[in-house]
Amino acid sequence: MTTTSAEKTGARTDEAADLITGARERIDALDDRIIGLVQERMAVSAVIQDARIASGGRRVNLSREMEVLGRYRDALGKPGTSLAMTLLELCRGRI
Ligand SMILES: C=C(O[C@@H]1C=C(C(=O)O)C=C[C@H]1O)C(=O)O
Repeated sequence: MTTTSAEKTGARTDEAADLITGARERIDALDDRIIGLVQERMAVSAVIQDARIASGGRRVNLSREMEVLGRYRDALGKPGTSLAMTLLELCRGRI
């Protein structure tokens, strides 16, 4: 059985369904870019961590993590802190 665009989008008119379909394509494209940026961030973070560990230091630097958390909180509010914590976990693993 086929799913209509109205069913897929939850819209009640064809006009709204078309708008939502187009906007969802933009969101998918944005998400692809965000995922790519997160992967790039993970790679750069790994370079820093590896260099610090090779020099005899620790993987994690808490004072720097506080700066990162603060930037996201200042820009995005409380959920920004959660987002930054998730990014840090992706980049340096769980602590
Ligand atoms: C990348 C670093 O190493 C670790 C990872 C961080 C990050 O991904 O932002 C921040 C601090 C460190 O715990 C760094 O010190 O800058």
